[in-house]
Amino acid sequence: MTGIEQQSRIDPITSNHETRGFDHDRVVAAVRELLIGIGEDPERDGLVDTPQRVARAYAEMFRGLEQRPEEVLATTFDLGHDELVLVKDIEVWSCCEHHLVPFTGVAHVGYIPAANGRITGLSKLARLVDVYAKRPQVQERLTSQVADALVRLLDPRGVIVVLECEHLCMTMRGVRKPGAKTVTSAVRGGMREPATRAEVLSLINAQRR
Ligand SMILES: Nc1nc2c(ncn2[C@@H]2O[C@H](COP(=O)(O)OP(=O)(O)OP(=O)(O)O)[C@@H](O)[C@H]2O)c(=O)[nH]1
Ligand SMILES: [Zn+2]
Repeated sequence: MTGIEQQSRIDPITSNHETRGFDHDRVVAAVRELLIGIGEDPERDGLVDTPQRVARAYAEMFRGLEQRPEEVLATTFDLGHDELVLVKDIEVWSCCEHHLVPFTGVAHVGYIPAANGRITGLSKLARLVDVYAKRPQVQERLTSQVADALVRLLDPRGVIVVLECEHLCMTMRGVRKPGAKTVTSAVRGGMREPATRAEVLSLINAQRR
C-alpha cells in the first residue's frame, strides 16, 4: 500500500473520490499565488494574513472530505417506530465544484424505518447532510449521496431527500439570475410508491400553503 493509499479515508460507495487529507501549507501557497494571479499584492497590509485565513476557512468549508457517514450515524436506537420520520428545512451551505462559490438553501430528509428497524437521532440527519455538503459538490450528487448513505446505514423501507438551493455562480456572475432555485430529489425504496411520495411532498410543502 502506498503512503497516499494509507492516508486516504475512502467511503467506497458514496465518497466523491479518495481524499489525501487537507494540506494547509499547500492551500496557503495556492491562495498567495491566486492573489498574484489576479494582479494583487499579497504582501500589502490587508492581504498579508489572507492566505492563512482562507486556508482555515477552506478547512472548515471542506471538512466533509475527511468525514464518513458512519461516524455521524453511529448512534442508532430501536424505538419500534416504523412510520415516516421527516426533518424539514435543514439549512445547507455547500460549494459548487465548478466555480468554487457557495450554493445554499434547504434540505428535507425523510425515511421510513424498517419494521423493528433502526432509528437515528434527528440531529444526525442534519449532520449527514453536512458530511456531503462540506465538499466540492454538485447539487444532484449531494442529494443522492445523502439518500444512499441512509439506505446503506439504516436499511430503511424508504428514503426521500429534497434539496432547494440557490447557486451563487448563477446569481453573482455568469447568467446572473438571482432567486432561481434548483430543486433536486432522490427517492429510494418504498418512498417511490406514488401515494407515499405524494404524502411526503405535501408535508414538505405544507408551510408554503
Ligand atoms: N447540474 C448542475 N450544474 C451546476 C451545479 N452548479 C453549477 N452548475 C452549472 O455548471 C455549469 C458549468 O458550465 P460551464 O459552461 O463549464 O461554465 P461557465 O462558462 O462558467 O458557465 P456559466 O455559469 O453559464 O457562465 C453551469 O451551467 C452552472 O450553472 C450543480 O449543482 N448541478
Ligand atoms: Zn457553479
